[in-house]
Amino acid sequence: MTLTAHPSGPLRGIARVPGDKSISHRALMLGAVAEGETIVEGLLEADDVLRTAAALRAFGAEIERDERTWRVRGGDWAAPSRALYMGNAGTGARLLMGLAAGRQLPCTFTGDASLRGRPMARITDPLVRMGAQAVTRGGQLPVSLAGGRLSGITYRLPKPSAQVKSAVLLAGLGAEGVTTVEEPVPTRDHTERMLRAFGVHIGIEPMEAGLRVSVEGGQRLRACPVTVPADPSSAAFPIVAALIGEGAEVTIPGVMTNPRRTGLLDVLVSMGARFERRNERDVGGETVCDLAVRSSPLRAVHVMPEQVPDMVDEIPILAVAAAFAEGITRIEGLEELRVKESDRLAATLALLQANGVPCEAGEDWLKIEGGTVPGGGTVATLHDHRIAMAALVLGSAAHSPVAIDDPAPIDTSFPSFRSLMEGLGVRFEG
Ligand SMILES: O=C(O)C1=C[C@@H](OP(=O)(O)O)[C@@H](O)[C@H](O)C1
Ligand SMILES: C=C(OP(=O)(O)O)C(=O)O
Repeated sequence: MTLTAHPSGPLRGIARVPGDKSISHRALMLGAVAEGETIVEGLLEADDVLRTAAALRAFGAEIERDERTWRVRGGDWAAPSRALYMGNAGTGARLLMGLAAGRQLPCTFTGDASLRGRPMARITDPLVRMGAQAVTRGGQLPVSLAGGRLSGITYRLPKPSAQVKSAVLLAGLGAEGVTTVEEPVPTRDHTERMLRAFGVHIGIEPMEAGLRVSVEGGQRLRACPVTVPADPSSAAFPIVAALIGEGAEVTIPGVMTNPRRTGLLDVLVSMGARFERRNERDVGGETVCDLAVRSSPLRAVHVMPEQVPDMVDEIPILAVAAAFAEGITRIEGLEELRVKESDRLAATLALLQANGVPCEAGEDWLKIEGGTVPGGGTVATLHDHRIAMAALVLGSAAHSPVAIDDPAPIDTSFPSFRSLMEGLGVRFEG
């Protein structure tokens, strides 16, 4: 079943973007090991997060949805009776491996074809160094953990990854002694912020370059209400659609502005994007604002590797913005894109090429010549929600409509994408 986006506009209105995926996974996981009841408001009800909820229930956590909120209680954790199917969710699988290892419960993780192709040794290697026993299929899922007592280690991240940092810290909660993660390039810090909100003492010190994060094992978590702010990675789609369309005026209320997540906004500003950040405030330990976006003539940009971690999931949609910008954009340091839901570097290149955008890629870089965008292509989504949505945004402003071969992956992170974009004025068919 295909879905096509037609050239549309002008986009107008208020885009209510759903809750942040990273924070939603973490709220369920910490709630599931805390004492008391954690009430979560604004949880992202998308496939990835629902897989995490199901996996936590399989460990014995009680998780229920009522009219407005989700309620999480720890219950008695026990080894699940079946393999845990994590669907498409890298964050869910990897963080839960850390949490489960720290609780010494034997369990097996698996997932869909995309997740089964992604690297998991980056998680099992440090867990094994802590004392866990892990069996993988050549460093990929299925992964079985056999339980076993853990001891704290100091682990220097070989490459920037909030998932690896978080898995090691969550395992560290159940380890003997102190677990330290050194990250030469800072990555999203939602785990650290939320652990503090749940009453855990976390040490964070600057290193010569980057940060050293430590947690002492054996600390108890106390339930804490969580309000999930709007996901900046999802907001990126209506933001770019507004920028590249004509005559657009779109407001996105309550979007999270954690600096480890706003790399795309900073780059778009340097490309000439016109934003207004209104009503900046604090929501549940994270900063948010109402972001007003207007159509803007964009110019090309050069993105350096150290800028990528703060916008790692936004590269496909940045590439779409670059296709409409004046001049040649170069984005470097994209090695990690090769191991996301798809090979996102190859998929982004194919998306642009199918729609007549001159571009080129190397092992870890992408070059895009911006200008008029013909469109008219059909894009293979390859189980990748971000490729699917980026292609449709390109179609909303290209000369001819753009189709995707399969809209189902969009439910991974943003099930309301189509209705939200239609509400702004984008025309879809399919
Ligand atoms: O910690 C998280 O919630 C995430 C970290 C990032 O992955 P890496 O840690 O692999 O960079 C990101 O791509 C993913 O969507 C969510
Ligand atoms: C990479 C992503 O997610 P995950 O790693 O959780 O599958 C993403 O949402 O773009």
